Amino acid sequence: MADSRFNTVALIGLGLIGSSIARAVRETLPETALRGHDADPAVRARAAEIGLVDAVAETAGAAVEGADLVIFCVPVGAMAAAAEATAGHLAPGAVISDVGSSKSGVAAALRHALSDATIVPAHPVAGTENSGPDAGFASLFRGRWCILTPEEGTDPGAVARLSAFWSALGARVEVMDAAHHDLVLAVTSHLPHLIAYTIVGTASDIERVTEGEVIKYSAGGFRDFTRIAASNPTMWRDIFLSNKQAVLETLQRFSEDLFLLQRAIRDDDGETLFNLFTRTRAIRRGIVEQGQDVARPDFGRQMEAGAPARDEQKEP
Ligand SMILES: NC(=O)c1ccc[n+]([C@@H]2O[C@H](COP(=O)([O-])OP(=O)(O)OC[C@H]3O[C@@H](n4cnc5c(N)ncnc54)[C@H](O)[C@@H]3O)[C@@H](O)[C@H]2O)c1
Ligand SMILES: O=C(O)C(=O)C[C@]1(C(=O)O)C=C[C@@H](O)C=C1
Repeated sequence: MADSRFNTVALIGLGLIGSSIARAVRETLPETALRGHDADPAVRARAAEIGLVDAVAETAGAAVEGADLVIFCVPVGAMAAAAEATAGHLAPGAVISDVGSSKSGVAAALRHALSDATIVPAHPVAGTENSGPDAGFASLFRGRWCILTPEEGTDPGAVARLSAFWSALGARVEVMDAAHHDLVLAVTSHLPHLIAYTIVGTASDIERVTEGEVIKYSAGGFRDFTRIAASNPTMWRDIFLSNKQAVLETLQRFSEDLFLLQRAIRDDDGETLFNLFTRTRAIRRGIVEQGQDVARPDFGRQMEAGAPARDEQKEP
């Protein structure tokens, strides 16, 4: 059987995710040639300085020439412009992909810009609150899901090749419909970020609690919210606008549940509170038992430093 590995990978966008892919490719697929481009000249200069890829191109068009895999690693609101900049430069048969956190809108933007291309949208469900080429690390995708959302009729060979690529980077690959992806991620990722942004904003707005106290007493649960609320503003603005429908549906349901809790507290309904908290505790323990508690920001670096593997880490 012919070797289906990609020879040359072009990364458009060299921030957290683009630079993590570059580092992971260097580590796990060292024979793969890497090209890169970023719209920001400072990022291009930094990428060249640290040798992130073999060649940093001045334009997206130049970066993709001859590449058999092109991955757009830009904010979802910039996917259309980034893809348009590569039109007319793609190698015949190249597989086109992306890493956007929402999929329906991004898939449509890629298809509109590159109507004849073989497109396999993807979302590695792994990240941190940090941005830029220095924030990436090779182990980011290890043990994490990467969801592929090819439209019906996509060449199965292209889907299989991209799936093998992400598996080589350590990810667990799942294929699903883009609309389903957007609904699932609205619940598991987008709503939690919205809640974190809200709670940190509310806390700093409450006049009786000074900002100093917010910082001083944020060692507990609030600290986890502040980490999430430090996530990239451009990236998250784009995600909420692009996954509007699913986020609004999820938010409606969440608001109703929040009102029920508000009423339970007002009515001294301890049973309702206790039952919910018992159910959610079991959910958390199930996640830990499945070995999926890898969302800690330092997890990748711990792995690199030879810290205990995930299964050996105990729930505190
Ligand atoms: N950060 C995460 O946790 C995470 C996780 C999974 C997926 N994603 C998705 O990955 C993508 C990139 O996110 P990131 O965290 O790497 O962001 P980042 O800000 O670290 O990097 C994005 C880079 O894209 C560049 N860029 C913007 N517009 C461009 C254009 N038109 N052409 C070329 N370069 C352009 C920026 O200059 C920047 O360097 C987003 O779509 C995001 O939704 C992010
Ligand atoms: O751990 C974090 O910092 C993240 O928020 C990562 C996270 C997530 O919600 O799980 C954020 C957005 C991406 O699309 C994928 C991963």
